[in-house]
Amino acid sequence: MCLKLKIKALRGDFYLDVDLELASTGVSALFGASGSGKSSCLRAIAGLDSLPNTLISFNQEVWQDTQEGLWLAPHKREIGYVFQDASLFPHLSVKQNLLFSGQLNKQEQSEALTEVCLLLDIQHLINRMPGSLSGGERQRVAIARALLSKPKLLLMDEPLSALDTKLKQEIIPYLEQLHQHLSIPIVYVSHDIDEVKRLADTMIVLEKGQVVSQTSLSQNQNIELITAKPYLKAV
Ligand SMILES: Nc1ncnc2c1ncn2[C@@H]1O[C@H](COP(=O)(O)OP(=O)(O)OP(=O)(O)O)[C@@H](O)[C@H]1O
Repeated sequence: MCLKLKIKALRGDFYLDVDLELASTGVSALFGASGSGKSSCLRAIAGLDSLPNTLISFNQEVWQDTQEGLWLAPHKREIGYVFQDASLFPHLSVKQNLLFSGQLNKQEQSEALTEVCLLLDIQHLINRMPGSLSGGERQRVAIARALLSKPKLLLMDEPLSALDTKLKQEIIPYLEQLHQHLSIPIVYVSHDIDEVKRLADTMIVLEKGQVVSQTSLSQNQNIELITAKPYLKAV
């Protein structure tokens, strides 16, 4: 059971050439300098972009196979997606934002809401409007919203990059909690090595559209060595 991603696609003058198998548990971090292709991979997994020469499957279900003309629409992939910017609806309360997708019945909704609010410590914010929240609070609500769709896979695209250092430190423990409590796999895009060290089980380094290494961090393998490599100096 895993996420398989095979892409050989030209986007403008950028060539994305990846062949990856990501674990079906834990956090896999896509790490690399700006423009190395991290978001392109994530968007392809989510089905937000349809690239040529692509094969994507998750736990044996094919999401895209360009050779066979197969394409599963994004909403059928059962994915939760957290973007850099929390993207909450400004005219809806936190609770209305959380329940917006409306995929669960009333009973499930109420249980799931209590569960994610506890996990991300946002119970006290439920009646507030997004405009009155701090950046870290907004991002916690966005993560909770993604979880409420009961995804089988959580994709996070630099969820902390819009936050200042203090807010980052405030939210990282919640992400560590997610890691411990969720049974679903998380693909986490970041160009911050400290974030990756704290949160990821596996680090995939991308450089100029190619995978240069895939390392298990759970046994504290050589991360210093990897990050010391010259190609990461620019990150
Ligand atoms: N729709 C597109 N058409 C053409 N080129 C694109 C398109 N989207 C992205 N690219 C190019 O693909 C390359 C990789 O972009 P991508 O956003 O995947 O990188 P990234 O590693 O996520 O960067 P960052 O950390 O800055 O977000 C970049 O050179 C970008 O300009």
